[in-house]
Amino acid sequence: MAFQSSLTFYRCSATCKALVRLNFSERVFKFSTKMSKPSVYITRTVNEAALDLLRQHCEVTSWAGPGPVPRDELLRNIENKAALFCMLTDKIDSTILDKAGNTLKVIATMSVGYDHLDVKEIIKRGIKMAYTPDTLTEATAELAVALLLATSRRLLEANEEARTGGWKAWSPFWMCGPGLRGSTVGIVGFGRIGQEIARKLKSFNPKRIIYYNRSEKSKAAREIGANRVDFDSLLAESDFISVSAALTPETERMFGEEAFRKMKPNAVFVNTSRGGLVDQDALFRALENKTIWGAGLDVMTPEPLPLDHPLFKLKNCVIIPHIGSATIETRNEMGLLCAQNIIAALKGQNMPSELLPPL
Ligand SMILES: O=C(O)[C@H](O)CO
Repeated sequence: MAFQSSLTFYRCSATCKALVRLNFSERVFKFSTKMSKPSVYITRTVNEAALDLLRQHCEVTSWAGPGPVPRDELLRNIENKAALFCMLTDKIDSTILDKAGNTLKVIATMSVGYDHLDVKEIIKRGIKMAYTPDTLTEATAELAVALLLATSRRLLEANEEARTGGWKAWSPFWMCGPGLRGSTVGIVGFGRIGQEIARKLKSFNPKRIIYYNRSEKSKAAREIGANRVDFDSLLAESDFISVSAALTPETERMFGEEAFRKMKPNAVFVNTSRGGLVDQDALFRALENKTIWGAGLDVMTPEPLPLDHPLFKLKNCVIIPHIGSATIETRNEMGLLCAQNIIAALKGQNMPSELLPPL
């Protein structure tokens, strides 16, 4: 909670982007003229391929775990580093940046989400940023579909019944849930991941796919056969709502009491983006009072969700531990891309996936 509330959001202006480029040009590491390699700190144990690549160009030190790097450990290790390879569990704010000083040239996060980075402070200091979009689109969309089905078809509840003797005999209306065929699917956040979720869900033959997004995505929408609607219409008309929008000041807690009240009583709500988009107390009440049918959450606030959290008590809430991108191939690609971004930045080259926050 404390982490979430202290997030800093920033919208980068064109002037600002120009500033980053300008500041950064003074920071490019001179590989050729320095004797020693630039140093990189990695906040977790990552894949060998990423490590090998980094070691060819840099001095690498890393946190070996268990779990995320403790804040004091990160503060101790960030000093004099040229690059930081971090995760979504690492809050990179002005305290860390102050400690890093002006040796730090690039921060590469092994994630597509970047709400853990204080982008305003990072840009102000002329430090480059990189992230790992695209690599995780398929895996995250796949997981969103799996979570939607696990929720609507009650897979976890059914498995529990089978294991604990609740399964007495096949019964005509036991363990039933809503099906996708003929339904209306609503996607909130129609970027790369949202579009891929829509593509995958299309194969289940919904009647309609609608989306809510800041901007029109006409090309993808046409190809998928999806229609853009306003937020209230999406809430009122969808049988399934899948959330894949980034956490920003505009989207924070967009799913509150009012939003859940506008949904259909049979609505299945699935969130694979960030927990901060949802008012969890309101979601709890909506699920307990059957204002909506069920929810599947891959992300929540805080993470991990405390074991005594009321959402864990509900049968109509499926909770999984932020595993959207967790396929072996995807995580390996994400690690490698982080390493490639860092090396490119330190050489003063274009990074394969530079993070330039939208206007
Ligand atoms: O932001 C990301 O990359 C995802 O949440 C990780 O699965």
